[in-house]
Amino acid sequence: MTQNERYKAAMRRAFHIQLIAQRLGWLADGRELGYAYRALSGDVALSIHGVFLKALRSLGTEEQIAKWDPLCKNNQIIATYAQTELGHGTFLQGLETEATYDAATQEFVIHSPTLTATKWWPGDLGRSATHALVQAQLICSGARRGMHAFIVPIRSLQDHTPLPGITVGDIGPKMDFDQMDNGFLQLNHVRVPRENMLSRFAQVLPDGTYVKLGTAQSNYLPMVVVRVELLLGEILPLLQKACVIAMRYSVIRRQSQLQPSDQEAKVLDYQTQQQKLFPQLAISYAFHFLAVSLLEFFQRSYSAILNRDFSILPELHALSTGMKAMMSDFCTQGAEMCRRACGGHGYSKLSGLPSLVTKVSASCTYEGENTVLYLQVARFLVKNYLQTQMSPGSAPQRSLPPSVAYLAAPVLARCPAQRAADFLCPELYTTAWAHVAARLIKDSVHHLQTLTQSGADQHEAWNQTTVIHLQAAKAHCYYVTVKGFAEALEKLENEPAIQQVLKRLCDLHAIHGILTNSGDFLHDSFLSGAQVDMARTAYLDLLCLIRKDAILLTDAFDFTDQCLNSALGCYDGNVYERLFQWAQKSPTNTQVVGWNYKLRKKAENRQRTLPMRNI
Ligand SMILES: CCCCCCCCCC(=O)SCCNC(=O)CCNC(=O)[C@H](O)C(C)(C)COP(=O)(O)OP(=O)(O)OC[C@H]1O[C@@H](n2cnc3c(N)ncnc32)[C@H](O)[C@@H]1OP(=O)(O)O
Ligand SMILES: Cc1cc2nc3c(=O)[nH]c(=O)nc-3n(C[C@H](O)[C@H](O)[C@H](O)COP(=O)(O)OP(=O)(O)OC[C@H]3O[C@@H](n4cnc5c(N)ncnc54)[C@H](O)[C@@H]3O)c2cc1C
Repeated sequence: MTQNERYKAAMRRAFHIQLIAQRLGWLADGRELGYAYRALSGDVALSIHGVFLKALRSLGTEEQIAKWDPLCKNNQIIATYAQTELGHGTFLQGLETEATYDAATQEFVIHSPTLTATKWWPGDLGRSATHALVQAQLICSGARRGMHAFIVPIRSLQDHTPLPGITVGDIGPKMDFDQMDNGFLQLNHVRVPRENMLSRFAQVLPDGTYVKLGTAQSNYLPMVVVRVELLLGEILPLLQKACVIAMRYSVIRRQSQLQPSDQEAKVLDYQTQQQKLFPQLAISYAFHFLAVSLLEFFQRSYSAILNRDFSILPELHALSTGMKAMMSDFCTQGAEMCRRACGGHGYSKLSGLPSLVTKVSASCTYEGENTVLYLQVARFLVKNYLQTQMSPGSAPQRSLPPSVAYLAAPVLARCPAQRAADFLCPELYTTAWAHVAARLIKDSVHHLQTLTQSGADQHEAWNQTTVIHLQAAKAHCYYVTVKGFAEALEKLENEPAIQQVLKRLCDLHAIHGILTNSGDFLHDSFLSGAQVDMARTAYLDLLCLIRKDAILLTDAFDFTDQCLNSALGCYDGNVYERLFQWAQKSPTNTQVVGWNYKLRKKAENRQRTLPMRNI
């Protein structure tokens, strides 16, 4: 489909799902709608309209929510979340759009002072939105107050044309997300009433007095909300679908022989094919359990934060940034691995895999570029590590946040594993990951302090050690996923058969990381070379055991053929028939034949009329 066709189809889906939900009485945040969106992941329009709603409920007062929420839910307005600009997406302190308070009229004047201030990327902005939540630098009582959120009408509710002072349009072709009208927005001294500044965490009084009710980062709260909710709803399903397609295809595809005399083997029976796919399957389950537990943690914390108790926010920010960065990184790598594991047909769009790869790769950038987010985790780790050093050996003054409690745990110098089977013990490998994360965090702080103590400026010292901080942050995030998966297994004790199957995936996830990063485990001799060999033996044995459950574990993701949209991943396994049928339907096979024939006829006719040349 063309970009226009995909946009229209996505719009139809967005409204059709809402009509179904209304007819069947589904709750806006209920499981049914969540399942519907998961099944269609990404191909439904108005996702940023949803982001706007999350931001309204995070930053708006009860009165503002009461006013704007119903208008959104009934689609009387379509809204976008306009934060990123041509010149800034990451550094929010550098956003240039201005909101200057005019006490004489009790209005804000919203303005794009430069080209680079143009809002650029917001979804649903290019064609759909009638309103925008504009994140702008607030200027009132003669001072700049930082980023605040303003609701700005941008298109007429009568004829959808841009309102005075508004220049708006689509940013043009992208790597994917053709169904989403990511747009640009320039504001030329657009006036909005004082009531349009979302004021849960800050107010501007009629005379222009600024009243701060939260912290400097309170207006960043919508990003925390979206990062947490993107994991299960948007990012993880893309890897799960890729796993289903590649796994099913790998038991259909026969290629080469395991024994010279045998028939050609199912490619999933090759150990290397298992090594490509089973870690992706394991991480799909690890991320599922982790995203669920993070969502529960968020839901427990959110109302306190809305009531301006920010004590839990630093850990929530660290977990949401770390998990968003890690999951989008690993889901992108994993979807590409699944695509490549399907050989030539994995390169065909009819496999459904290329679009999964191009779609999931956007998640490494949107809602925060991953490196930047990992460094936010590193900042949190450094702060908490330093706290344990205030009084080394004794308990820290305040208890550490649970996700970094291991920083205060007694150090185990050597891994006790004596044989391969010891690596199938969640306590052993969780401790191993905690050891490596703690060592890398300690190392990153040591390098930072060495530079600052030698006289380097703290910001320069930070920049000169960010590669080391990044490594520590990634190790910490991997530890969090291993620990989360192991804890989820403990809750399955009344379902032993399922627990056993999932434990193999948990074991595989933990050991895959150890083998991939074995240098970090060998560095201080926590693991010996012989123990790494034991881990590899355990790993290879797991591949054989997981082989027999692989199809069931991917069927369990419960995607229909329509959702998978793949000639390779259909439940009935008729891959070759479908590839051939679908190729016949390709527009190039209907339009091109006629076009080619006409071209040939025209050439022949021209040939006949030309004077013969001595060739
Ligand atoms: C169907 C398809 C669906 C697709 C959906 C796509 C939706 C995509 C929508 C978007 O992309 S919206 C735009 C997303 N943009 C970003 O995520 C911007 C990323 N940049 C930032 O979040 C901030 O600029 C950054 C954290 C990088 C820097 O923040 P600051 O400039 O305030 O500086 P700093 O790093 O010094 O942080 C200062 C303090 O604030 C804290 N902090 C920062 N961000 C926070 C936050 N979000 N919540 C709570 N605290 C936060 C931070 O930990 C630190 O605390 P400590 O001083 O105690 O160490
Ligand atoms: C599909 C898609 C949808 C989007 N939807 C929206 C939306 O609806 N609303 C919206 O407001 N925005 C949206 N965005 C924009 C998105 O949020 C930004 O692109 C993202 O925040 C990254 O910012 P940036 O583009 O400025 O990248 P930059 O920050 O310029 O990144 C470029 C490079 O600089 C590096 N870098 C930057 N800062 C640092 C630092 N401090 N330390 C180390 N390295 C650094 C990055 O790691 C990266 O490698 C969307 C983007 C995409 C791709």
